[in-house]
Amino acid sequence: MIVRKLEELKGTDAEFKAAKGTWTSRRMLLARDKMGFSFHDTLIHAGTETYIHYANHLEAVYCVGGKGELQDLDNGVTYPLYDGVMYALNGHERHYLRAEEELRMICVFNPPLTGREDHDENGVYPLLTEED
Ligand SMILES: CC(=O)NCC[C@H](N)C(=O)O
Repeated sequence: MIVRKLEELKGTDAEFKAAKGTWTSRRMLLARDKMGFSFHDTLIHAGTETYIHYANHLEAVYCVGGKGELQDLDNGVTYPLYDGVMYALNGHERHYLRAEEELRMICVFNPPLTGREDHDENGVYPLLTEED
């Protein structure tokens, strides 16, 4: 069994800040944990906009705090984000995340992230494995 506490991850390499500064992800379970998915507690910082395209991953996201919006660029629909809203990117949809107030998002990735991924200029995470 694995038991981890958010307070223990702070300041370690499991606390990953995006180079663009728009989000900070506390990556609680990673590929090295061999669960088949990774599990993150992510903060999307207030007043930011992030373009994302997970071409190599599936992601489910559950918002548990804050206020913002998700714009799906594939279907043109914008969805409000607040505590209790979940979305699943089951079609590798291109999207924007905008935070009016800091959003707290619980995220699951398949395949699991290794912990070193950041969005490239196209909003994509590379497909890394533990061996990379
Ligand atoms: C919701 C989302 O995709 N945020 C970007 C960061 C991501 N959750 C991560 O932890 O790498």
